[in-house]
Amino acid sequence: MAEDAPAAPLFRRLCIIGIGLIGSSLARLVRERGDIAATLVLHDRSADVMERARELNLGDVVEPNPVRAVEHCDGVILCVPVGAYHATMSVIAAHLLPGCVLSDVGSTKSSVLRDLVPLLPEGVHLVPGHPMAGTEFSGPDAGFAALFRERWVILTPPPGTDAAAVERISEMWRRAGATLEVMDAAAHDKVVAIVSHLPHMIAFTICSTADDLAQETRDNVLRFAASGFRDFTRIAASDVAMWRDIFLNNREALLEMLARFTEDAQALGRAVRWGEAEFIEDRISRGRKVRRSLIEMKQA
Ligand SMILES: NC(=O)c1ccc[n+]([C@@H]2O[C@H](COP(=O)([O-])OP(=O)(O)OC[C@H]3O[C@@H](n4cnc5c(N)ncnc54)[C@H](O)[C@@H]3O)[C@@H](O)[C@H]2O)c1
Ligand SMILES: O=C(O)C(=O)C[C@]1(C(=O)O)C=C[C@@H](O)C=C1
Repeated sequence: MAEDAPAAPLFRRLCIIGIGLIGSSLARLVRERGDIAATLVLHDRSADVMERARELNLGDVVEPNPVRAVEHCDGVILCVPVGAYHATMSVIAAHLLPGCVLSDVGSTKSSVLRDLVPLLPEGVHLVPGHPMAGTEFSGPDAGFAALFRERWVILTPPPGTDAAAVERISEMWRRAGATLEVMDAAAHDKVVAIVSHLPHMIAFTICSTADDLAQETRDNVLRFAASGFRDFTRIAASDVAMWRDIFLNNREALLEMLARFTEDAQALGRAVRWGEAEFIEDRISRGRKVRRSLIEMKQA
């Protein structure tokens, strides 16, 4: 019996800019599957990263010049920290092919529209995206093709975006094994502020507080850290530039969630001060409930 013909590649020539954890994961996937792009071009501003990408054979072409990297491509995906979008787009915009689909993987989405839309050439389709998948590691060695499998990818195309362009990016993520959700950029930024950005802010802060205490008491308090504190340190080990850029580019939503969190933490602190056992029990029970529902969702 004849085997099914392999699906046609979604892109004739796809360029990934930024070959870190996410860019290299996508590159590995493109190379492994063969049905996402016929030719894969990679670019990074770091010569060391590009050298490593060549050693790992992550692309068909590793191009040090960003203009030459995007020329003739029908798909370009930005995988750089969100603070680098405006500068990157200023360099490549005039060289994007009419009909090209421009997408990204950035963790903040209103800032993407702010930084990219004013520079978008006529006929280039912008389909911003955000894979809700990652680790605390960065760089081209940290990536793996299965990173996006069974994870959400949120797309935030501006109103009026070409439906065929949205479908092409959607299909790329489906081939990565992800599930898609479309929402507007402001709604996205609010959701990720609570489920991703605030947790990182808390993790960075708790580690700084523990570190301050260790310096004050000249004691290695960390040697007593069992798994509770350790769980915070995993996400606190994340990349500095990436998280600086996320905090600065989701300012409004993050500060709103921080204010709500601070109020709630103060309410719990007050209950501890006044010995209000019922209030304390209620907060702990809600934590257990959220954990249970997350585990059930994964099983569903
Ligand atoms: N790490 C995660 O868990 C995660 C998850 C989802 C989305 N994201 C988003 O994905 C993007 C990339 O994150 P990552 O974890 O892969 O970071 P990373 O630090 O592993 O890689 C980023 C790469 O971009 C390169 N770069 C920086 N500025 C550049 C520029 N102007 N031109 C070309 N290359 C440039 C760096 O040299 C680096 O190789 C970020 O926007 C981040 O918000 C990250
Ligand atoms: O797993 C981790 O370490 C992550 O931090 C991944 C994580 C998250 O907060 O869930 C981080 C940033 C992204 O934009 C998406 C995913």
